Amino acid sequence: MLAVEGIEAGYGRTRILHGLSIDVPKGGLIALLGGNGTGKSTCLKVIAGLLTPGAGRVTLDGEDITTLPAEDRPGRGLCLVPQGKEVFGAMSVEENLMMGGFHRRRDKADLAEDLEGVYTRFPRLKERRRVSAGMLSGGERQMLSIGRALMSRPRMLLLDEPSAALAPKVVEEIAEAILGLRELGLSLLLVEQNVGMALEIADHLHVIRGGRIAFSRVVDGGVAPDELRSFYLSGGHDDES
Ligand SMILES: Nc1ncnc2c1ncn2[C@@H]1O[C@H](COP(=O)(O)OP(=O)(O)OP(=O)(O)O)[C@@H](O)[C@H]1O
Repeated sequence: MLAVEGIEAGYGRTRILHGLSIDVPKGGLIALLGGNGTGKSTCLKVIAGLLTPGAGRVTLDGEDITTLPAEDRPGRGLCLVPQGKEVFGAMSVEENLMMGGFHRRRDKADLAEDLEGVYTRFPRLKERRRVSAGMLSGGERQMLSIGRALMSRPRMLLLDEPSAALAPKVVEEIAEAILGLRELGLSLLLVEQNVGMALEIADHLHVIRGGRIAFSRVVDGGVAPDELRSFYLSGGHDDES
């Protein structure tokens, strides 16, 4: 579905990613883990088209989208779910959701149907549809961020640390919501710091280190938490780049 091959990227003269490659198969839930500042968000920015790589390529269903403008990617079914704190705080919940369907604005009937679909999935957003997004709790904002992405009718979602700054009980709710997306048939790339959550829901995990994938395991019975822990303790934080 999504293939990221040999990406070199960074900011100005600082290179952060050194030949990073990841595959997300159709319907797969792939977790990308790594310590602070290792380049996880940088990788998502490259895939979402917010940062142009110096080398390497990104393909979606075999089509090269490396230089496709960011705003054209949702129309191809590829959508970034930013952290909940990045919702439009001054706009209502419903206005935020409608922004997610902006590129489909000519299909008003379809948009209304999709809005109902998001409300069915997240009843709390329906209750709060007229409230400013800035007034929502952290968990509700994360649901809004996911709901906004769903309005673009994606096939592939990039989730940027959906558990960040949430209480454990709320993390469980978000994990459930992500599993629900999978049941919809979506392909998912999940960037996380929360190893426990990733182990619980992902089918494959990768750890980024030194700007490339340094550790990869199939989760289903194939990864021992101790093995992962010792990888982190041996320098999972980016001290090689
Ligand atoms: N816009 C930017 N300009 C310059 N440097 C940046 C920029 N964004 C990120 N960086 C740097 O790039 C490196 C990787 O950052 P990135 O946000 O990709 O890490 P991360 O793995 O997502 O970390 P975290 O889990 O803490 O969010 C860091 O050293 C960061 O300071």
